[in-house]
Amino acid sequence: MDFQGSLFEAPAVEAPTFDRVERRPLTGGAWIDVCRTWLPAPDEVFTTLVHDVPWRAERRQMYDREVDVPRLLHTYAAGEPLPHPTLARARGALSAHYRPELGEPFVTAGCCYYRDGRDSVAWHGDTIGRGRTHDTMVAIVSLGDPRRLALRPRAGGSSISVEMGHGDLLVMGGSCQRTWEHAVPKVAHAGPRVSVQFRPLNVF
Ligand SMILES: O=C(O)CCC(=O)C(=O)O
Ligand SMILES: [Fe+2]
Repeated sequence: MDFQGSLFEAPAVEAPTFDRVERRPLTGGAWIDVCRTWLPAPDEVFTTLVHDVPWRAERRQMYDREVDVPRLLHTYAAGEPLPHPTLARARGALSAHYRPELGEPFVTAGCCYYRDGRDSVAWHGDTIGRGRTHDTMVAIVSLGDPRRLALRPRAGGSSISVEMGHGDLLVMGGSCQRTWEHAVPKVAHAGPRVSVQFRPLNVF
């Protein structure tokens, strides 16, 4: 065995770890976990996602007219291969780490591409499916330019916000989807940002 050589061989894809994760409890049984610079090799993942994801623009009915959804989207369903091996590793690491609390793996990967500061997502909870009635988790990995994720309690009260930087992880857990709402507000100036949201089955 070439022991000497193996000492200097980096693993093909680094596994993300959770020793730096910080939990912030919110009201009503909601919480968020944040870990800065969590994803290994984020530059490469970002470039791959921008180029290789089959991004699509969506239009949505808004009262009496159809409007553009202000961001590009693509969702990888359960069992579909992800566009970069680091994302598959990340999903596996998240599933293993949160399994005792979540009781199931993360299986889908929703991707959003915010082209500039005009792209955004309005206040909402991920309440289609089980998030409406049950505690669950949504794990977001942010890539590219930093953007603010704002959170506010549905019952009223002040909002909080977390700056999501390149490679950062933010996990919304507990009752967060049904007792709180989140948004990525428009800003005057921002470069491209991609967010990947890992969700368990039946959470949208
Ligand atoms: O871009 C983000 O970080 C959040 C996206 C989001 O909330 C969603 O797609 O449901
Ligand atoms: Fe969301």
